[in-house]
Amino acid sequence: MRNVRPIIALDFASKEQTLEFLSNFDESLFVKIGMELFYQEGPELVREVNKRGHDVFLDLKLHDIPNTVESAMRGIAKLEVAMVNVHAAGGLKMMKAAKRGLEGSKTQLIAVTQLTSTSEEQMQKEQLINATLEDSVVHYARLADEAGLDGVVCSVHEAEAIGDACGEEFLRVTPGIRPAQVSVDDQRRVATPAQARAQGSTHIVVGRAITKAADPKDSYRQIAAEWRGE
Ligand SMILES: O=c1ccn([C@@H]2O[C@H](COP(=O)(O)O)[C@@H](O)[C@H]2O)c(=O)[nH]1
Repeated sequence: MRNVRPIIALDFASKEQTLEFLSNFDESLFVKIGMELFYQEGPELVREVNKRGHDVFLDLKLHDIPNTVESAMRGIAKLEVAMVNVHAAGGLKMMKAAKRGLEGSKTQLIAVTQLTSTSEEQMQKEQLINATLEDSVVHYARLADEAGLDGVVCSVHEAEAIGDACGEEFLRVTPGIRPAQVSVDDQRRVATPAQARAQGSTHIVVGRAITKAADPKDSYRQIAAEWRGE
């Protein structure tokens, strides 16, 4: 099911910057709190953002032995965030353990397949994976599905193939979103909001194109409209 609100990546260094950014908006947002902000401000900021009426995707990309991930997820469950993630490379047992840790909570659990900053050449050389990037991503998506997860993080370019493999209900959360005129930076597998819509993403994640825009609210509005097909 497509979520009409782009997820804004709150990649800020402090609580003050984050709350100042959020004060530009008067509606309820879907935001992502990742490592940069969480390691500075911790769970307290997650509670604060939640309290202000925003939905939170806690992007901590857990990747450890199953027992550690299960215990960490038990703690995360108490934060009542909308979504959290692990790395699919942690394996089937780890993903099942993560799901057990979230038992009793409404938090959706998704798995990172291949980071959108990874190219096929890099994956083959550095991870020694002898497959196409799409095959590797679809393989991880099937594994996440088998573990009972709600979906995956992937690029727009693999979203359709994942829908075919795991079903349309399976979430395809896609970062690497760049409006046509915005620079690609460190991302490799990028796409516009319109391409994401056409290729079956269920959620888009947008950071710098909004947070570093001269007018973040206007940029958010334009990206959201393109994503909704308006
Ligand atoms: O594969 C992945 C997984 C996570 N991310 C995160 O999404 C945002 C993207 O920010 P931009 O500024 O729009 O590039 C960022 O927080 C990443 O940590 C990703 O890009 N790719």
